Amino acid sequence: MTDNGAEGLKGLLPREATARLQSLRLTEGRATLVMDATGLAAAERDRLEASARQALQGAPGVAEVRVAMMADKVERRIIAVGSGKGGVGKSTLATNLAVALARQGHKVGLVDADIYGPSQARLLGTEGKRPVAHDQKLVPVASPWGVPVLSMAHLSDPGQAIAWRGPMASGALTQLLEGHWEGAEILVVDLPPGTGDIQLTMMQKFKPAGAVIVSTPQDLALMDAMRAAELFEKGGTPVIGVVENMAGYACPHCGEVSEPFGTGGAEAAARTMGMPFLGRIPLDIAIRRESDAGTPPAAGEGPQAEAFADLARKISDWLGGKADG
Ligand SMILES: Nc1ncnc2c1ncn2[C@@H]1O[C@H](COP(=O)(O)OP(=O)(O)OP(=O)(O)O)[C@@H](O)[C@H]1O
Repeated sequence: MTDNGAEGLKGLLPREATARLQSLRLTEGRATLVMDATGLAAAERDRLEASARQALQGAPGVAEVRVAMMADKVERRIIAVGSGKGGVGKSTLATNLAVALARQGHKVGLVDADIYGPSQARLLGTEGKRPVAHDQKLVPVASPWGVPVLSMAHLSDPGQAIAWRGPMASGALTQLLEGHWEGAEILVVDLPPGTGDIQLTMMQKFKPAGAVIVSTPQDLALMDAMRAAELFEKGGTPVIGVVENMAGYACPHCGEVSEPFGTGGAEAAARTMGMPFLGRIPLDIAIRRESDAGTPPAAGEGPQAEAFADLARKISDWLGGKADG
């Protein structure tokens, strides 16, 4: 994509700019960059443009830098919810974030990209429903919470193990993401845990606006979470911040709060990596019970719903209010 004179300049660009670089040319002292800004909020786009400009300004042979930021016409933003390891509550968080955003007036859809262990059909109370196809694209399944959803769980039999190789799983992900999402301004994507093929396809092909990283407070989970955050940044997906799930346990009998895994770890780890800390969701039996029953706590009242609402407000602010349309 680059001509010879520009090849050396490419190495000067920050990683997040290289990940979105479409072309870079150097002609008569003028460096012209074209970058893919699909899905980025205005502030992120400006930041990326400035960092690329700054990297090339004053470089040997460069008298002038021109940067063009191109974006797809569709103003649908993808929020990827990821985690370094399994079982930290990533799916629970994705469901409740989507429901809380919808409650705040956003048009939200949910894609369960956890192809091998889909759980969104259960979490949104849509088990047993089958999506229809229209124009060879899947039509999302309506849920009682105002959040349509597509999950492999809607396409396979309950409990059936899915053992696909990477490319097939990436193909399935593409089908879910390229469904009829016309009505959705925000697509929350529940990723599988870790840093594999699905995450890479997601970043390269669908260019999420940002990623939310979920971690529990244990040191090991945090280390994995930081690795996941690094992968997103390298792939050109800005990390919106880190959520600490299962933080502090409130005894349902006496109300005393204990901290089985310590306290403040995720916040400190996020700060070390220069990432925002988005808040804590307590370890709460009501969250598990309601989630298992397909009634997301974010759709109810009380402190659990408020914790998810607070997170949704932060995500909405981060998107720059643009999702309000
Ligand atoms: N804050 C919480 N309080 C109580 N239980 C929770 C909380 N968050 C998640 N859980 C429970 O923990 C279990 C694992 O949660 P979940 O399936 O969301 O994790 P995950 O990270 O998506 O896992 P997977 O690796 O399977 O994708 C579920 O039974 C869920 O109900």
